[in-house]
Amino acid sequence: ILGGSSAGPHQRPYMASLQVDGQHVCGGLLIAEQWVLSAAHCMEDMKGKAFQVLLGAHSLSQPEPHKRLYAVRAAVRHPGSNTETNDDDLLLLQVSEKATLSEHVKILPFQRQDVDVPPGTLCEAAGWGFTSHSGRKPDVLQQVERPVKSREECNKRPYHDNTITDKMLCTDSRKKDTCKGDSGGPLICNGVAEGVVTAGARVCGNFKKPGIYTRIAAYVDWIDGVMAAAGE
Ligand SMILES: CC(C)CC(=O)Nc1cccc(-c2cccc(CN)c2)c1
Repeated sequence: ILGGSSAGPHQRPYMASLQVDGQHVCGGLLIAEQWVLSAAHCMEDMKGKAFQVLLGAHSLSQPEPHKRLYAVRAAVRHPGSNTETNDDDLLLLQVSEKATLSEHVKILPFQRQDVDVPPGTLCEAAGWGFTSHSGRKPDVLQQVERPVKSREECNKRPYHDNTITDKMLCTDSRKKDTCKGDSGGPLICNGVAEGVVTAGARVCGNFKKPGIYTRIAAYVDWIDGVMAAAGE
């Protein structure tokens, strides 16, 4: 997160950190007791290694009573996701057992009505991604408020030039923005998860490349279907 601030401890108890060899790779959000929603691109960094899901964390390094690392029982990428585009950039992770919910670990409701968030709406992104262009990594969860940019505007040059589909949304990226390591985290508008961070143009804080998010409401049937089909 560029240009943001530290979240209050456990102020965002739905936040997940996807980790490989104990290192934060991507964000995620807890959408059911045993399921975390993230971004398909995050799997690219895994290089086939096993990864784990950290819940209940504020600091990545400090011991905290409610922090718990879960193994991943199943990782389901959206069938439309690929390395070339930001399309269908969603990943569902079934953790090894139902998360113990508490004041520090909570499910975040997501938008089920497939209606665009009005341009100008102030939303919040959160994550443990880079806080500077030089790649500084934060220890505690960061957050930033960003206004939604209309798809019409976002699809113009010099912005994203007609690559933003109706299953994506944009936020202004001038100075304050998501960045590497924030992929997979939530965009929250009025207390409801509306988007999942995608890497987009893989640049940060440049007004010419607004932040791109996958619109969760456009994938409700897929999300419900995967969770329903999976066993225990
Ligand atoms: C396999 C992937 C994890 C690699 C990756 O994501 N790289 C990368 C590099 C630079 C910026 C970003 C990035 C992320 C989230 C939001 C944004 C843009 N606001 C950029 C992402």
